[in-house]
Amino acid sequence: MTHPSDDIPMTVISGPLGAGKTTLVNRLLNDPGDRQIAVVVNDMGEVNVDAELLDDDAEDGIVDLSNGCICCRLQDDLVTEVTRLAEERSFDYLVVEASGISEPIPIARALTEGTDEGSLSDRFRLDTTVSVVDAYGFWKAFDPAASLPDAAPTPERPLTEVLVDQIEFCDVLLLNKCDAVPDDELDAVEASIRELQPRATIHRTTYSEVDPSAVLGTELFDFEAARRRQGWKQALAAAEGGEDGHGHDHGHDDAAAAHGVESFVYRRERPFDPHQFDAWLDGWADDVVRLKGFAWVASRPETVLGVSGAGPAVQAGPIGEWGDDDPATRLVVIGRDLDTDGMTAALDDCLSDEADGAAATDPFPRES
Ligand SMILES: Nc1nc2c(ncn2[C@@H]2O[C@H](COP(=O)(O)OP(=O)(O)OP(=O)(O)O)[C@@H](O)[C@H]2O)c(=O)[nH]1
Repeated sequence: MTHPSDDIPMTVISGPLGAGKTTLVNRLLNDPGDRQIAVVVNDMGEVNVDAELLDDDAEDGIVDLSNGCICCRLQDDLVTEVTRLAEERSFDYLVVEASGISEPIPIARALTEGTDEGSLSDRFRLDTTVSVVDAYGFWKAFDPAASLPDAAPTPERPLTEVLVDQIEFCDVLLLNKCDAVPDDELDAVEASIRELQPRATIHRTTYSEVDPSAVLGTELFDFEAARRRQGWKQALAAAEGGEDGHGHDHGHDDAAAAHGVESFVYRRERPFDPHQFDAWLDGWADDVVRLKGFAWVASRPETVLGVSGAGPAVQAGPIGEWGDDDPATRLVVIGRDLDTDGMTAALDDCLSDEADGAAATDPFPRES
């Protein structure tokens, strides 16, 4: 990719609450090399706790964006603040620490394409998106039956859609808090993350200790590659390529297989009975990491029902119309030691013989 050499590169750091993002930012500020780094911090609280936690002597050049999330209502503020910062002071690298609940794709879009408030693309270049993941928290959420060390460094927190989004969309992933997880379990955690995220460079870290060159100036950001190479999309593409319902073609089969991590694709050309499918979603197994795809329900012959879940949270709603495409169901499931036969049978039990209009009403929302 070519870019003018005077564009200021940006690194965006995402990750769930308490994963180690501020710890990473402090490291970068303390070891900037010959860079002059400015930082934008987005925190959701009344007080911008993170800005206070950042080392005092590094505070110059740190902008707070509090009381909102930059992936939604603060997108404009982000663009405005970055523009203002560039006018007020000189720096040659910008680090954005997103709030723990920020979705990474809207942030990347605001930084690359701009918002109503303007565009940064004539002076800035998104260089690297980094996700910091709490290995202990992921392990705990992912494998609740595991025997855990007594000292728990993080509160219990189930896997959330936004965490999985943060894992799926990044160029570099820090698997942090590795001190808190035994090595063999770390291998399993990394295999699971690899299944979700086949593209990113993964670094195992403790207290976010990583060479700054791993997260600054990498030139790894590539919007389309990041979107296309999400694990579930790769699994779906592999299944559509002819494998019979199972997509394993990630190039990481050995590590994944050794830890029982797999992706499974449910494909059918028949609609679901909406109420039975809804009941199946309600009873969703929380030991699955990811459920993603689309479904055909008999009550809505024109509508594509998007299905998305992470851990115990799952949702379904309209995402568009079939148009010229034949209606069909494709559901990608990523997890460990999956009961694929049981899941297939349970889903098959939800299929309907009625091709359209089986129910005048159904349990799914009408608006997307
Ligand atoms: N045991 C352990 N603790 C860590 C590690 N990295 C960070 N911590 C601690 O975890 C807590 C949260 O770290 P932060 O860097 O503030 O996390 P954050 O992602 O910025 O959190 P939010 O700003 O709340 O989203 C702090 O007490 C850190 O000292 C690690 O590798 N191991």
